[in-house]
Amino acid sequence: MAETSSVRITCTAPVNIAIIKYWGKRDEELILPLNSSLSISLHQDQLKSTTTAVASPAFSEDKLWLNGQEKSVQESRLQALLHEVRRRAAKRPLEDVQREEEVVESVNSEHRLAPPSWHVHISSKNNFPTGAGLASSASGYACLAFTLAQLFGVRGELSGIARRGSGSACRSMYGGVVRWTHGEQADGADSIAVQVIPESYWPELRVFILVVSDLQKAVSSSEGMRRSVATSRLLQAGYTFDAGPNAFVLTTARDASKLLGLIAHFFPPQTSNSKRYIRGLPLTTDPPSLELQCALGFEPQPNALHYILCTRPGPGPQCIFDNEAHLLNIDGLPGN
Ligand SMILES: Nc1ncnc2c1ncn2[C@@H]1O[C@H](COP(=O)(O)OP(=O)(O)OP(=O)(O)O)[C@@H](O)[C@H]1O
Ligand SMILES: C[C@@](O)(CCOP(=O)(O)OP(=O)(O)O)CC(=O)O
Repeated sequence: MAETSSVRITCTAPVNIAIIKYWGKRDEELILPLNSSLSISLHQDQLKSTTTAVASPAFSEDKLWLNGQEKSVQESRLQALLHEVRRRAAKRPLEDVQREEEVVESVNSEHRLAPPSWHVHISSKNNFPTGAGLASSASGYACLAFTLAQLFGVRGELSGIARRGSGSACRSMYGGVVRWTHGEQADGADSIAVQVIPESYWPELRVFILVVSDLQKAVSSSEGMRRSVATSRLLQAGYTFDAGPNAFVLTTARDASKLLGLIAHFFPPQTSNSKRYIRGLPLTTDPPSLELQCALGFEPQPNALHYILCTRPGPGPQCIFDNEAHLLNIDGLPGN
């Protein structure tokens, strides 16, 4: 039914991990931060969100599936993001849209641009636990903003769209090291992310995520920062809090096996199944010398770590031109 005129696109986006954290908002609705923050986008070979969006004049409403389950689209942040992308799409001059459609069509015959008035069906999935302290909201909302921007032909600065879904999502709109600037304007126009260092700058950099728990946190980051803003004097002095039990470590490819061996020695896995304990990039473990074990002077803590995920800095969102990758068929229903 929708086949003749529907438009479909699939994109992916990375998780980012903050080196200088965002903690606290000066505007809850626009999601404007109290402080600027800095992060590294992680490689999508290990962690990513994938989103397919299909727009059609035949659809009577917007719909969303997350990890295969249909969800309400009425959630306020999702609505804010959808509204913002459509608002920007509607502002584009018609000649621009037509000129660009010709270019895009010649690159990929299926990808035309959709008018902002069309309803959209969206399906997204994460290849890692959702809502469990691994920043799925960052990659998820960045992926949504990027995919919808491609679908509706919105160009230029897109991190301000992702920010409406979740603050940290704006940093996942770029690869490498990214700064989200606090900004001064009341409407948030200057509270955007910029790439500071491309992912190619330190090819030898490695990132370990030490996962203590991938269960849902008792207090979400949004609520945690709300409480800090209301009650913490440390926050007024510029302190930013850690939001969960998981830690990350930066190292180099040269030292990775040594460091991994050290961590695995002091935080050994529950079983001897080291394949599940060390995930991501294939790395060997180089156990610490007896001398180093004694010098550090503490006993191994079995089961303290759930698993270690090894990855590296990576690029920003990508369009996927592979028909097998779509999460919705051309009629906008789950399947390929
Ligand atoms: N792929 C996705 N597409 C759209 N929305 C998503 C996606 N993944 C996650 N979300 C949204 O983000 C919410 C989870 O965010 P939440 O902040 O609770 O967890 P997290 O980001 O995984 O962990 P943390 O913020 O502690 O690092 C989901 O309930 C959903 O609303
Ligand atoms: C500890 C953090 O990860 C907090 C991230 O908080 P969110 O971006 O998830 O919060 P909302 O803007 O309310 O959605 C620090 C960081 O990523 O900078």
